[in-house]
Amino acid sequence: MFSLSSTVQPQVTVPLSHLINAFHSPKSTSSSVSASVSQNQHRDVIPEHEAPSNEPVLNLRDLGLSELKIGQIDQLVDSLLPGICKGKNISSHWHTSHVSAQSFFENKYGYIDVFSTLRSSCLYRQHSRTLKSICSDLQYWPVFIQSRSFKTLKSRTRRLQSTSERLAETQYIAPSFVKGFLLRDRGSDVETLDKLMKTKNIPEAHQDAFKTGFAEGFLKAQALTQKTNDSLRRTRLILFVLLLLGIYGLLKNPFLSVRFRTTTGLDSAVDPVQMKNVTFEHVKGVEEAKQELQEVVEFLKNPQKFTVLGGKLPKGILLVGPPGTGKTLLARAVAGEADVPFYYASGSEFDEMFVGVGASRIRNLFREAKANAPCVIFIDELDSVGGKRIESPMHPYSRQTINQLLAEMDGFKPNEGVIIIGATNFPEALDNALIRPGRFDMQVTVPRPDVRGRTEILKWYLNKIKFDQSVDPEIIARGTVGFSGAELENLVNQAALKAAVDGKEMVTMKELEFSKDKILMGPERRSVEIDNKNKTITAYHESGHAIIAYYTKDAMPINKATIMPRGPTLGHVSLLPENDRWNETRAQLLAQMDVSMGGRVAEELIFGTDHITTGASSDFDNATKIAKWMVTKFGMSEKLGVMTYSDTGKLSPETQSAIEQEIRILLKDSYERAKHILKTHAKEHKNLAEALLTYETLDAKEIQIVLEGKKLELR
Ligand SMILES: Nc1ncnc2c1ncn2[C@@H]1O[C@H](COP(=O)(O)OP(=O)(O)OP(=O)(O)O)[C@@H](O)[C@H]1O
Ligand SMILES: [Zn+2]
Repeated sequence: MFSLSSTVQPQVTVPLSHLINAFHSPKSTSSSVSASVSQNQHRDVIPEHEAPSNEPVLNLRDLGLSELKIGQIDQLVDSLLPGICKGKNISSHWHTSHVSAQSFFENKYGYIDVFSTLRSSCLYRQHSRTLKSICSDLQYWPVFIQSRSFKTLKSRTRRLQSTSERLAETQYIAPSFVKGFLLRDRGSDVETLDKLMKTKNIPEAHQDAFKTGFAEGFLKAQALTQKTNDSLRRTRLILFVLLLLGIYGLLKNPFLSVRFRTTTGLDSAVDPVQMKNVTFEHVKGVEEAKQELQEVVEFLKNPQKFTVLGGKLPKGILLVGPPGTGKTLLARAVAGEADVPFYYASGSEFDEMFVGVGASRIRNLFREAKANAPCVIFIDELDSVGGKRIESPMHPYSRQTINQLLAEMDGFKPNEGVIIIGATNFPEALDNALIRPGRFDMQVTVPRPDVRGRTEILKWYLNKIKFDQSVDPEIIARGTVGFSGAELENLVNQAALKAAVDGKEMVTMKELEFSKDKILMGPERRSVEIDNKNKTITAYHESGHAIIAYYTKDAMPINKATIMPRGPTLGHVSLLPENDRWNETRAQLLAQMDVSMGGRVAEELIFGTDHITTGASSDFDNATKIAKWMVTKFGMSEKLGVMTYSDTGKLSPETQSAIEQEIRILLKDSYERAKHILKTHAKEHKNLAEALLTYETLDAKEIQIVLEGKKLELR
């Protein structure tokens, strides 16, 4: 039993048992089969069978097929009635008509008239009644064998061909396979088949049919093998494509590709990046550095212009500055402004434990860059590859790497269009050979931004978030002396996070101040339970500092006072210089000392000498440091004159004691001045301390309100 594929319509199934029964007992089979379909039949066909009541019963032995197994019978039946297929119900029947010749029928309808084939076989002639009855039953079912070629001759070969074509069409077998089968020399096959028939004692009359069945069984097996091979080939192809995609993805993923490179060591980070989106606009507060680099941009844009004039540009530019000041950003901006490829490499990448790996990476990097000139090579952390050649067991091959770098830098002409930008935090750590002319011979300093630079950087990053109009970037800039660009970026980001956590829609000054303090002094310690007594002491101590600052002419303006513990402190008062102070006057230094003294003076005045605390130690450190510098560095002591005393340990004991005495006098005077101010403003001091106990934190305006004796609005 088999089924035709869906290309053959409609699909019908004849259970094999019916056919076997038909061979065994045509009578019962024919009646049962016809019964199952008779209701649907249009009787416009001429039933060809007669009641087989007195027919001799035919079985497999009679057919000479007694030795065939069930499977073989299946095949035989299949071959005889190849159009019969599986189906759920019989939806229509075959409208037959008398046909003049089978070949005519086939040509006209495109499929074989199985019954004519059967009728014309010798088997039919011998057992005409039995087969007649099968045929008459079967002819009500549509049994099609697809066969589209033109035929005029009916022969075994033809039949084989038509069958093979059927298989080719219905099971999508490659026609080439069928052709191969047909063209094959079948002599030996036929011989074996003849031998087989002899051994099986198959009567001559049945041999024709038997052979056909045999051949078709063979074809079917072949088709199956072909199908399996096809699907195997398809699976292999899919796997191969997947493998290729996997490898491609592996190489494209930057993280994986970096790992890949690192582990193979064959290839350095030689993928250039186009930096169109980074320009000098993105780097704020380093105007001088930008101006110096402008000419490098011009050179990269138009190298010929420089060559014509005979001008020589440095091959290497060294960006020197503290971490986070925007050295990498500047180098990217150079490439972006000139619109040339940017090759990034970090010095530590070249620092390898294995011989030659670092050197080969440098070689690769330069080879790639030269091929893509004009371009920029940026080597971050240059000191880790070009540091002084310390022979250390940790960096056994650093020498080789430096030498390779030197050789590469010497190896290309100045106007070749490759600019190497190195960055370092420690220029003094670099190998002298690297910074001589012809290598990194131009140094550009990238300092920490000044107050104007900080304001610009803050504005730049504030514009990327939602902030309230009341935010004044300048105030934050003034309170962030020494912050780098990266730290300011972080400050704005932290403020945005804080606002989000607090459920605010915009970043206000409060969040910016909060994140500034967090960066400067560590996170708030809200969880710390401070008893009222200590809180009160802290409030008076901090108010003491604030009062001195407020009433001393040369002191910096107050920014804020708080008794919120943060990091190691219990509270603090922050002052804001109007500008970055490049120079400080004697009066300003004395004022700073007085403000420092304010804390302890307040404790003493309010709680008595016995209750002073350890809280003033850092204030004294600060005041002592200023006094010492005034005496030993700034020539601000009348007694010791305009002279510096660098190594006080090596000085004569007299000088040492004279210095000590001067410092002590300065500190004592400062303490007394502070005491005077606090005594004079005892009322304001008390008010401010109480306001701090109520509100914990007061900003400059609020402090002013309290000190003017006005009432603070409840927040
Ligand atoms: N002047 C600046 N203007 C704008 N953004 C800046 C500036 N300086 C630093 N930043 C920000 O900080 C980030 C880090 O800066 P960058 O990596 O360029 O510093 P660097 O000097 O190369 O630091 P390092 O020495 O640690 O490599 C930058 O990507 C940028 O977002
Ligand atoms: Zn203090």
